Amino acid sequence: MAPMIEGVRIEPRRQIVDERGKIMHMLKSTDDVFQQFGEIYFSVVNPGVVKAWHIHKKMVLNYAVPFGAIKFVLYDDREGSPTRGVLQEVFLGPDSYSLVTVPPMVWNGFKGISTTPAIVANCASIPHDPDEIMRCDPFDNHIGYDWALKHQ
Ligand SMILES: Cc1cn([C@H]2C[C@H](O)[C@@H](COP(=O)(O)OP(=O)(O)O[C@H]3O[C@H](C)C(=O)[C@H](O)[C@H]3O)O2)c(=O)[nH]c1=O
Repeated sequence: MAPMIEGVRIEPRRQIVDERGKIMHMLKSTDDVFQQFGEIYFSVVNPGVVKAWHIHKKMVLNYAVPFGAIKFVLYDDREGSPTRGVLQEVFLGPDSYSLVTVPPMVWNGFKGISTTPAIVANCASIPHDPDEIMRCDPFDNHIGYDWALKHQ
């Protein structure tokens, strides 16, 4: 099994399909992972684009990808964390439809891997605040992750 970063939760979510379309569940106030409501926003990522790296000092992220597909990558550099140094890759989209909950202070970012733009929904625990986000360059940083497609 792929390594899991302490505090990160990945939970499959239901899709209820009928001939008219479908319902895609995301987050309920009664879910275990729910903490509090801050804001919902949608980040659209174009094919092949990397949106990384960032860390939230306070916000808990709740991500789901209802359209398109992404590779979501997380890196734990938290002092004292039992999974410090672990890197985790998660593929998200309607074909592997899940809610991913990310605690504060975990580096994360994503790459659009579908042929259409992908929509990343974030039901965040606090409203967007640029002062609680730290960023670093996707390709030049201490994490050393290679975002390139590998034809294995
Ligand atoms: C989220 C947000 C962004 N912005 C501005 C700040 C930048 O000038 C521009 C793009 O924001 P950013 O570079 O942060 O976008 P993404 O890389 O798509 O990341 C955003 O969406 C992913 C999913 C995250 O979880 C991030 O926390 C969130 O910042 O919109 C605002 O003015 N208000 C907002 O609520």
